[in-house]
Amino acid sequence: MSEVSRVNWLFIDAGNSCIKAASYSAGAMTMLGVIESHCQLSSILAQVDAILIASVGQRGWVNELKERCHTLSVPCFEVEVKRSFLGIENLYENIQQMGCDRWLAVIGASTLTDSPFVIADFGTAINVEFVDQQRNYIGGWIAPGIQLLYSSLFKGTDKVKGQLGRSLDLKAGKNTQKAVDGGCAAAAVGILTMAIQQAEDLGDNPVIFVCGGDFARIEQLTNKRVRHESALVFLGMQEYAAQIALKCG
Ligand SMILES: Nc1ncnc2c1ncn2[C@@H]1O[C@H](COP(=O)(O)OP(=O)(O)OP(=O)(O)O)[C@@H](O)[C@H]1O
Ligand SMILES: CC(C)(CO)[C@@H](O)C(=O)NCCC(=O)O
Ligand SMILES: [K+]
Repeated sequence: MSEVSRVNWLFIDAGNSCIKAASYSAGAMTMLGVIESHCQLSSILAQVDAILIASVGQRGWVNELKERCHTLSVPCFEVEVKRSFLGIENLYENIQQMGCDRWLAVIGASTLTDSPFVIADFGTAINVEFVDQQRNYIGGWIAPGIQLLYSSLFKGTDKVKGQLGRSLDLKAGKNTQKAVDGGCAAAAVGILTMAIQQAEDLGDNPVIFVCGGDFARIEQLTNKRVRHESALVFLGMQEYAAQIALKCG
């Protein structure tokens, strides 16, 4: 066993609507779910050797966590998007601009297939990533997530009102609620459909990965050929952490 596997890592995914955590040690990852309180975090911190943070939001919270780690002498690292990592070439114009959660999902997915692939992530935003046969990350799409589609629609109109349900369908709506459900479902499924269409240009037999908290709402409306991998960001963090451990070891 190498040094790498002896570290008890805490992975933090600080997003726009919530903060998620996972622990990783001896090659095994455990999902810790959404971090709701400081108290919950304190008990987790007591059990880890090092922390890896991926942040696209929650800057104040992340800075506080880094200060606490400093006080506790727990090494704390933040994910940075790289130009090249594990054989994936990143063609984003300015890598500093790219959300590290997107980059980590690409890295995570790259460990699951040698084929070209697409990732459609139905989270706060719906973001889509494209990797071609030559292992180039050629860029992607960022669109409003399902929750944002609803809230921006309600905000921008007087008479359109409703609530986001657990499962959506594409039937023609005969009332406002059902019309909104169908419209927003069509927007989300439409992005996936277009992504699958674009994937044909990436190379042979592209894999279509899907993830994100809102995927369940449209799952029954999508082709079963998509591959649901809910932990791509954390899988990417596993690879990122292994590189840090190698450098430090
Ligand atoms: N347990 C759950 N069941 C159903 N929907 C959920 C659940 N948890 C989250 N969601 C939905 O998932 C969406 C957020 O998805 P996810 O957690 O994948 O987001 P993300 O892209 O990681 O965003 P963030 O930047 O906030 O971390 C929310 O809009 C919410 O509607
Ligand atoms: C697109 C989101 C919001 C997805 O979480 C995040 O990756 C982000 O804030 N990205 C920054 C912009 C970019 O990736 O180009
Ligand atoms: K997302």
